[in-house]
Amino acid sequence: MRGKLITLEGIDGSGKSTVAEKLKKNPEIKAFNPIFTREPTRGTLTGNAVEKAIQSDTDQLAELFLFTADHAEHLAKLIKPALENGKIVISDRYSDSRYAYQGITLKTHLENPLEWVKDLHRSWTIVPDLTFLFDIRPEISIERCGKRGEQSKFEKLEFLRGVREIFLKLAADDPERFIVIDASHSPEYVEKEVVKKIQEFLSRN
Ligand SMILES: Nc1ncnc2c1ncn2[C@@H]1O[C@H](COP(=O)(O)OP(=O)(O)OP(=O)(O)O)[C@@H](O)[C@H]1O
Ligand SMILES: Cc1cn([C@H]2C[C@H](O)[C@@H](COP(=O)(O)O)O2)c(=O)[nH]c1=O
Repeated sequence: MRGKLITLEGIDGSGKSTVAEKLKKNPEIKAFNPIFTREPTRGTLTGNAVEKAIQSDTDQLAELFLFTADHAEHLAKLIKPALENGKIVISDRYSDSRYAYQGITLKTHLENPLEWVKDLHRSWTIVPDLTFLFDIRPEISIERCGKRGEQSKFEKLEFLRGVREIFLKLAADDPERFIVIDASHSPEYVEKEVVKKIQEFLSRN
């Protein structure tokens, strides 16, 4: 039986990685023996290229192709084999981040970047079975990222406003797949919500 792909999405600082780490230790989630992964991937040729690109003044179109190449490698080497083996895969960021972030960064290059990036993926990507959108106001995101000490070029208020808007549109357009979580709550509250929804989803499918 094919496995299930669950993804965590949201703007910088929305708490995805914090909850992902909690899920890894959560006994109710460990019982499903899931594989945890992320995009951009880490420690791979494509993931390393992405990491360098986002830390420099890379052309936005080049950056999109690097993120997309990393996605292709992620699918081929981890996601597809895991799903074919019936595994549950939980990814901290995935294609919806590309639609939301590059849907904004490519506004200078393309007329309708969101649709163009979605079309670029349509014929070969794997659509997640369930996606959690960690939704917070960009002001909170910036505040949290500030406390975290690192500042990526994407962590800018107006930019994140646009990214959040696309995430919410993606969720509104696909209510069967998306669960929007109010990520302004405590990490414990968010973890509990996510665990409950994953259990409900896996018991139905
Ligand atoms: N629910 C929360 N309430 C308050 N602070 C939080 C919460 N979740 C995470 N944080 C803090 O906010 C910062 C960002 O959290 P985290 O790295 O989990 O976010 P993220 O969504 O993975 O961000 P990015 O996508 O930029 O990696 C961290 O310093 C973390 O400790
Ligand atoms: C997958 C993906 C990510 N991004 C952006 C989002 C973040 O600002 C950075 C790095 O992600 P991390 O979770 O902080 O490690 O990259 C993007 O622009 N496009 C994508 O496809």
